[in-house]
Amino acid sequence: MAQFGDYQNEIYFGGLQGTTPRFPITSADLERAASAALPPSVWSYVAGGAGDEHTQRANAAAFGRYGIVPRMLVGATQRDLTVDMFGLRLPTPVFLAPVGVLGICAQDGHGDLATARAAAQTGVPMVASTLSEDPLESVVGALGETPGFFQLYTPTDRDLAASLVTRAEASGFAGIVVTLDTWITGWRPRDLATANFPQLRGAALANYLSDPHFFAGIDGGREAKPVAIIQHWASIFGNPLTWNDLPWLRSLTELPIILKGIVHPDDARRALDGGVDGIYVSNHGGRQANGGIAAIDMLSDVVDAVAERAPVLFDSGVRSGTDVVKALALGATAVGVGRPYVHGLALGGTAGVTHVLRSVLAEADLLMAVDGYADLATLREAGARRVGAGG
Ligand SMILES: Cc1cc2nc3c(=O)[nH]c(=O)nc-3n(C[C@H](O)[C@H](O)[C@H](O)COP(=O)(O)O)c2cc1C
Ligand SMILES: O=C(O)C(=O)c1ccccc1
Repeated sequence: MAQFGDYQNEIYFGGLQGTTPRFPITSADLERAASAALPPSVWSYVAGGAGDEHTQRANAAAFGRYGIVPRMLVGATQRDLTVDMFGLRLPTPVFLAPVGVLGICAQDGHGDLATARAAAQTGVPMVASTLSEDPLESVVGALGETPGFFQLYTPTDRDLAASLVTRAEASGFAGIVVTLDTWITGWRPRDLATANFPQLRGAALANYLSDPHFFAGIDGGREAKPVAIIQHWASIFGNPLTWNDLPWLRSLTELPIILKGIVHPDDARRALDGGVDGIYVSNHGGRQANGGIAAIDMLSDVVDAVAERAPVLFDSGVRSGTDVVKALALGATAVGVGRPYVHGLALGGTAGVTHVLRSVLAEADLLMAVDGYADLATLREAGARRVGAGG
């Protein structure tokens, strides 16, 4: 059986033969190279967060407070990293977190398709953002056999919201991820300094522009001027959903519904009582609230509150395969990679994203081998030790 750790040998032997594309290996090196490759205003959008970015830094630094305790003489020669969730058998516990406006991070403008192709090559599921430059139907098409989830930014126009969900279901997405923490955007100094809000240039509106319900709300319909179209988008973008809206959301689809942005254990419990199928712990990578708490520090509490009733997805601050293993040990069912794959996309399109995913998976797999954990159940049983240092 092929193991994810085999990527290590591919890199070494490719190096001997001069065939391996030379992408940076560590997340810090990838980040540095991507910052040089992207135009400054695009970089500020990708790299920036809310306020002084304390929470963004805390997300990553907090992983340093957890450790995996190695076990010896186990012979974990074959690792099983498969995950079952929502009736799917997934080859990896890693997924691509939703990232909007990916188009501006790719040379040909089709960053969403490039990312979907990397998902198809690696089997790593993709959560596709509402804010894409390619319509959701073409994104799910590029995924091939690899499962995709559609991330919904719920517009205030309910017909449009319903239409997006119906289209996602009809086109073959396996679930709907409803993002709760971004009905309004946080205070983002880097974007403010460049007066940069990329989607206001229309780079992320393909799902809207391909939807008749969107044009129904605009004077002049499809003939309206671009600025009127963008203003209309801005006026309907964010819906401050409340608990009272859960039955409505539930009524829109038969697909699993996963709520993204849950951090408080009581919210997780209440969401499950309200009929959702999955909990996605995230603080949006510190881009929304600079409130201070690292997402990983809340994961165990949410996992305890969920008490095996549903899968718990996690993102925010994951920079390596080691971080993935720690989040899994703390009880996550699957772990989302965010900014690092955007860096790969900026550096090399599909090949760059594939490299980042294979590197993260290889490191996770090799850590499990070295530390003597042959599967995720054993890892989860062992847990992660809180070590006090870091972040
Ligand atoms: C450039 C960028 C755009 C994002 N766009 C979306 C989005 O459209 N929808 C969403 O739910 N989350 C979005 N996120 C948040 C990610 O899904 C994820 O929560 C975050 O990137 C995790 O933090 P990390 O990348 O620092 O690990 C975005 C993140 C970045 C960096
Ligand atoms: O930048 C983001 O994180 C994001 O999710 C978003 C939200 C609104 C508009 C554009 C991007």
